[in-house]
Amino acid sequence: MKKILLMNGPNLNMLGVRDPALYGTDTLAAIEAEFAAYAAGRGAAVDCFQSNHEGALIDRLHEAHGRYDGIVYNPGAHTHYSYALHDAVETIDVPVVEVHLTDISQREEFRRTSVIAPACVAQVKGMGKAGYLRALDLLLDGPAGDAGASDACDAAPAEAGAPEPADAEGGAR
Ligand SMILES: O=C1C[C@@](O)(C(=O)O)C[C@@H](O)[C@@H]1O
Repeated sequence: MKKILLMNGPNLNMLGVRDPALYGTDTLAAIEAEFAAYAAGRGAAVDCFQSNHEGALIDRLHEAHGRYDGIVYNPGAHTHYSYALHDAVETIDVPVVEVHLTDISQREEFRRTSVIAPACVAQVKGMGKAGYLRALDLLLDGPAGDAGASDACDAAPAEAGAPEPADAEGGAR
């Protein structure tokens, strides 16, 4: 059975409370449960980890080395500045797909850059919570198994996503 780690960074423990119009009404616990159930249906086991602390996230990535088949990771605001997390993702032998609930390319200037994405195999953005499931599909199937994200596992991280967070399935490039 494949082993997948679902990781979420700072402030994502506040999903459900934090700007629901932008991030949705689901709690992180609900998203994790849905993700684990979806993964189980696909024959994969899931561990979940969330932290608001950069060092704890780095430690968890290091611990994942050699122990997981893939990581689905929403780095939250660390996305935009944490070279330490970039380096941790780059260091380990586990493929990481970066996920964002929102379409960071359509938001404030400071959100448009991901310093972590270059170390990831793909980036999924703007699909709301469905983006986590798409990221899992990309890890399990590669791009060929995921219509609509056909270039998502190129050597350079590619992007998959729809403009509206609430639009779970439509509009993926
Ligand atoms: O915390 C978050 C959430 C986020 O990663 C997203 O899922 O859309 C986007 C980030 O810019 C933000 O800081």
